[in-house]
Amino acid sequence: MAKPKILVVDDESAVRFALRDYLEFHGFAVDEASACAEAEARYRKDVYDAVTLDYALPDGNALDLLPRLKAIDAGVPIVLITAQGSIELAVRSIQLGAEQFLVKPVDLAALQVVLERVLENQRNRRKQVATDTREKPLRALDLFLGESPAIRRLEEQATRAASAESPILIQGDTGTGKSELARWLHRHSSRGLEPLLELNCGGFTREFLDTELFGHEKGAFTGAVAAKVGLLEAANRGTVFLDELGDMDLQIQPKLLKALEEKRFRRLGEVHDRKVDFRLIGATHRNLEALVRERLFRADLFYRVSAIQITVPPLSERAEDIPELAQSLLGRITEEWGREPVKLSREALGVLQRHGWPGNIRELRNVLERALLGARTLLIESVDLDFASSPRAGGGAASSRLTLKEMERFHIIQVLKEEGGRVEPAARRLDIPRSTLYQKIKALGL
Ligand SMILES: Nc1ncnc2c1ncn2[C@@H]1O[C@H](COP(=O)(O)OP(=O)(O)OP(=O)(O)O)[C@@H](O)[C@H]1O
Repeated sequence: MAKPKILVVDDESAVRFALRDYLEFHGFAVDEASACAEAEARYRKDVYDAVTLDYALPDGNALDLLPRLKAIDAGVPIVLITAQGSIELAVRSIQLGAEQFLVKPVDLAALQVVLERVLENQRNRRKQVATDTREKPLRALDLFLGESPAIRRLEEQATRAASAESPILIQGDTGTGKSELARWLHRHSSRGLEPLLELNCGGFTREFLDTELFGHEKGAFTGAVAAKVGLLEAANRGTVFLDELGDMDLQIQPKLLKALEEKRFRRLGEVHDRKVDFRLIGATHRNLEALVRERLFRADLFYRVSAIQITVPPLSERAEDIPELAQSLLGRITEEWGREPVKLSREALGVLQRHGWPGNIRELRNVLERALLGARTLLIESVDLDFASSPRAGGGAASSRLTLKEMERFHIIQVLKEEGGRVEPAARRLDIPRSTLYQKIKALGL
């Protein structure tokens, strides 16, 4: 993981040297500034994890500088260091947004503890935002089960991609596990302990996508009663996963490109740029190159987001993996449902292996769930497998055993299937807003 970067602001070169020497030895990266103007210029240009700020500076004092730094980026913790240990000064600096207040001469070990703590708090805050916007907790799946050449190739590509820093574009048919792979890549990257923020770009209005990604200032538009932190900002030092990237509105695309190229962006209604450091993982089941040709996706953004390309193979290209995958999926489902472990008969495994799986792993999971609902013993036979699109939710014996949540899940699957996977008409039929349906799709792991 990258070292936490600290900006040390102090007019005395001996103090800056001592702080730099100590902090670098203890695993931090350090930049220095000797005055307010220099500190502000550096702070605008670079991404810092924390700042230590001496009170008296040649061109002003910390109480002048603090609000200016906070206006550029309010999320970076600032530790005030001063010879003038008055209570009023401490209170004022905290009111202005300082995280901590230390009195000179600074005990370097104490400063290290303070910095580690503020960095930890900051990380937790970002994770909190990440959890708030994410519907379900991350869970570890073995994404590379099986011995087929296709899955071995995928594991190899993914392992290489995880350790790089460039943006990743994941392509593949619907239901192949692109979103799960994006989470795996984040967890196995140097940013794995930082937040992962996910957003599905499909079906949202331009305005919604804009504020979700970039945030907005209070009063930026009617209804913006409070400022909002966007996904990019909340994911600072972590990863942003944009699903259905091919559906991103053309007018939002240049803003994303700027954030990727210059590592800066602006909240809606804001006059200054904010710095940000994130890794982008995009996924799409559409052919992005074809979208570029049709001028529905910007070529410059395409080249930027596709520095590393991974294509997840469809199940039909790895039929030999299906028995192991099906048994493992069934194990997960029984665990999630609190059921006893169930096995698939040899014959049933053969039937699964011969099926075409246009809906890939998602479809396999649905078939297994339906089989489990109908199963009367702890062995699923081929007759229990139902490849028809309709879940048994129409008042039969199976449906009366469903919980309300399971009923909801099956009804949503049913309507989505009947609408060919298109969220908008499905939401209309279900009589719920499109965004609610997206949330439910995510929450139910569909
Ligand atoms: N290797 C795997 N093992 C078990 N379950 C998996 C695996 N890969 C994907 N799944 C499950 O299959 C379903 C679809 O996966 P996911 O959402 O990642 O696919 P996707 O390719 O992103 O789909 P879409 O293109 O429709 O967005 C999810 O329920 C997911 O948990």
